Amino acid sequence: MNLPGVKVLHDEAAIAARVGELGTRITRDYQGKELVVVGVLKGSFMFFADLVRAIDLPISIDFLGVASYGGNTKSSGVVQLTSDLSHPITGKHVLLVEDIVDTGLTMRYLLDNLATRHPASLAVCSLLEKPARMRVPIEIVYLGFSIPDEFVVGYGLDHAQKYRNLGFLGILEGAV
Ligand SMILES: O=P(O)(O)OC[C@H]1O[C@H](OP(=O)(O)OP(=O)(O)O)[C@H](O)[C@@H]1O
Ligand code: HPA
Ligand SMILES: [Mg+2]
Repeated sequence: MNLPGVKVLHDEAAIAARVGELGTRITRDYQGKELVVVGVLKGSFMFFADLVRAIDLPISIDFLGVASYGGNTKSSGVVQLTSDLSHPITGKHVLLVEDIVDTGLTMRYLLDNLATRHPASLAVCSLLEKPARMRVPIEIVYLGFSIPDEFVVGYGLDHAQKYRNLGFLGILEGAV
């Protein structure tokens, strides 16, 4: 799909190559461990679907829903849990999968929330990070790409709920 106002940042081939590398590392690091891969909806849905297929382990999957951007390109600063995990994670190794760590507020909220449930370990895999906007430090163990201070859409990421179905990552021109 070619859209006016959206400039390609990473195309489908570049994303697939990076996702494959992340899957290989995760497969190696979690050998012999009971791993639950948790997708943060909605933004992570496409990355999550590709990533779990690149992990060669008998994993479980679960989802959390959060929202804080609404129709804006700036975080409201208030993170709302819109849906919770369907199973307990106590004693399990948990890998949280996000599309983007921007200010870091969503991830900080989720890490604090999930830590109270006493998982065996808790690590973050994010397709993107935006260092220029980071307000709270987050350790991203598995990172796809570090991106410039632009509002990005596609491959799951939205602006006002649109663009999620693009297969590539694009910059929404004029948004920042
Ligand atoms: O680091 P932050 O500044 O907190 O931003 C990152 C979060 O914002 C987006 O979610 P959003 O609230 O837009 O919900 P969505 O996943 O449904 O698009 C994105 O998917 C991350 O969850
Ligand atoms: O750059 C972004 N694009 C889409 N959603 C987002 N949520 C935080 N940052 C972004
Ligand atoms: Mg969003």
